[in-house]
Amino acid sequence: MKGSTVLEVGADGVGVIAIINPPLNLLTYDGIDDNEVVKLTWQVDWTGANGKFSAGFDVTAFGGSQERKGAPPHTSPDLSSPLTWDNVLAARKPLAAAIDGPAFGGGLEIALACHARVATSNAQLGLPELQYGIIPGLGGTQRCPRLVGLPKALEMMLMSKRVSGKVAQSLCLVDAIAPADGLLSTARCWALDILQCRKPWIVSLYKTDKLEPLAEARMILTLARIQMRKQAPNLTHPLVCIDVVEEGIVSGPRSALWKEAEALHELRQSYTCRSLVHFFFAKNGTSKIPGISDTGLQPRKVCKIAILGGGPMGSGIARVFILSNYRVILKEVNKNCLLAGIGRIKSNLQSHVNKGKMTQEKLKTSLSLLKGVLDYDCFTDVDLVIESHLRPVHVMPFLKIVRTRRTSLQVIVDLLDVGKKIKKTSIVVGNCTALQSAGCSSLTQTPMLLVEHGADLYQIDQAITNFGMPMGPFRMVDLVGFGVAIATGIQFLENFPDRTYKSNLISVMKEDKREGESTCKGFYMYDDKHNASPDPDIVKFVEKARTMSHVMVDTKLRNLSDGDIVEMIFFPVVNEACRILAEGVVVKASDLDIASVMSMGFPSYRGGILFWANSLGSRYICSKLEDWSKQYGKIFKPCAYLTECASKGTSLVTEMKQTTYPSSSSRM
Ligand SMILES: CCCCCCCCCCCCC[C@H](O)CC(=O)SCCNC(=O)CCNC(=O)[C@H](O)C(C)(C)COP(=O)(O)OP(=O)(O)OC[C@H]1O[C@@H](n2cnc3c(N)ncnc32)[C@H](O)[C@@H]1OP(=O)(O)O
Repeated sequence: MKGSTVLEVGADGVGVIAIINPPLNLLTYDGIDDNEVVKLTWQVDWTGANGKFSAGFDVTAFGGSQERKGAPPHTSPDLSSPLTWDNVLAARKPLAAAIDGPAFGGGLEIALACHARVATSNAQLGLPELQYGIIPGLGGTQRCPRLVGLPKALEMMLMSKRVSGKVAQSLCLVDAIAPADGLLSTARCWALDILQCRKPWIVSLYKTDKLEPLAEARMILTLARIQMRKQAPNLTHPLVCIDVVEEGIVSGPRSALWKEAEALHELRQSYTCRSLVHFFFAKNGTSKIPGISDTGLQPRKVCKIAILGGGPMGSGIARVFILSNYRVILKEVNKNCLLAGIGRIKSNLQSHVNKGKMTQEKLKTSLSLLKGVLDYDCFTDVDLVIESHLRPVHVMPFLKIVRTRRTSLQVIVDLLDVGKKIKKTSIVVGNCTALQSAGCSSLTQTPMLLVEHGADLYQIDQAITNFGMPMGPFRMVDLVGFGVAIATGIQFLENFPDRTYKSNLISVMKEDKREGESTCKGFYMYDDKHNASPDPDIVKFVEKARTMSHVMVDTKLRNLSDGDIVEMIFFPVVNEACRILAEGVVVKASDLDIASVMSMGFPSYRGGILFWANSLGSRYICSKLEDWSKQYGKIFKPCAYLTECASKGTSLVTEMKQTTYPSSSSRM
């Protein structure tokens, strides 16, 4: 939908420009006519319609992503646009921004370019561009540091940190706070006061008082580069952002505006940008389920939750719900377990208060919602019962709603609403052997096979970590513990015997009383601070397992490149994802991208497992799997769906002809 701006001039002579593009007043290249602003001869207020300033640019304009339905085709930006915009702002008329609701990205940059900003205390302000593989492109890299200082500006841009209107005022990002019903009048008066010299006429682009001296600024920027290289070694755009900020400090803001525009123009066409924009829409799209979310069914009110089990998992779930203002009944089998569970919740919340992440008042309110019980008497009026199990999933940002043929649509709508309220990204999946264990199993089986055939265990972990995973497969097995790895492997072997590699490595290591990190010995050795280091004794376990598996060393696997390792480890995961997609276990391919990122840790800047696979092509992946299946067994055998895509040269993410929602597949 094309955005627009409407100009209304009041009796006080103040023109108000409202950005209108519901629901979020997104900016589009053709939605705002610079000339409209230029021709203004009065002092002006910028605001957003329906209480939302602007959530920033429509990100479909970046990354060459599929145009969203209704979004106008975009043309490549004129690199001088931000400069034109700066000339507009230099025109002799005071501009005051009236900010309510979201002011993100380009939306906030428009406000930063104004001569003053008035916001409501609950407004949300941020420069999240780096989440899309780009950098602020309307002067934010220059104006933000000059308003709030370098450290805070870098934190807002590099960490995509959002701030409330109230916090923004404390940072001098906004000049005043006003209630929503007095926001526009406050901004109008401010514009008039500037015109009549009762308030300073501040051009943020040329402010210098908040900028640190050059030597100190350089030190701050150097530390920021070190942090970004450590935190995101595979990403260049954070470093580009720092370079553009530095250009403004060293060569002046006008010169840096050019550099910012050129950098944005390059970055917005990068694979990283395309992947992150895909991830953004995939994440937003998980709750759009044909036959469920389009039925008009409204979620029922869920107020009271009962949780069976107050162990680390159950108490974690209870904490998530009381923090989201649900009443929670926590049931345990005896008083000691119950007191331990409630104690865990209290100490965790207290630690948040001690770190300043929560007020004492919020802690008190949250705990008042928790009731511990030893029987089922209070269960008669609960709206939702949750049975907690072993694995620590409450900390994950991801909620898997597993439906069966007997699950009503209403229940799914209810759970999707609960998931949104507890700030989880929910995907609805068919009833199958745990989606995650399918991925995790293929992620651990192949490494075991490669090591037993001669590959270096620690090179595999390093290559997978360098690819962007939080850790390598062997380090992950140590973390979750051999017990979980064995249980997942047995589940996979029972369900899919024809494509399971039965390694002896873990069982051989268990004989040596190794269980992973919990026993300070697994595939790695661990010191008392849980720091991992390679264990030279591993070789003897590998040789023993190799003998038991009757496996010969394949010299080719001793000389694998990191790229070979990534392909041999992840192509079987892609294969598994294709099976899950073909069996209708998920509604759409992008749900698997979300699952891979949020439950396996696959790097979001690669778009997710299938988005990444698609960039390599089905033919390439299928041919590699075929070769490996001839050498190392059926674990690599490409599934029918992948083979079909390869034979036709079609995309792996062609939306399957789904039933209206995931089937409960044969993967019971
Ligand atoms: C005035 C002079 C102009 C000169 C023009 C010259 C141009 C020169 C080039 C400069 C380019 C500037 C580049 C700029 O610096 C870059 C940006 O602005 S990047 C975008 C930054 N914004 C964001 O990151 C906001 C992301 N959105 C959110 O965080 C949330 O949507 C929200 C704002 C908190 C609201 O949350 P909710 O109320 O829950 O709503 P939803 O999240 O469900 O969203 C509803 C609907 O909108 C879609 N959507 C949201 N944000 C965007 C977006 N930025 N782009 C595209 N689409 C967006 C979302 O997907 C939902 O869609 P639906 O699922 O309903 O189809």
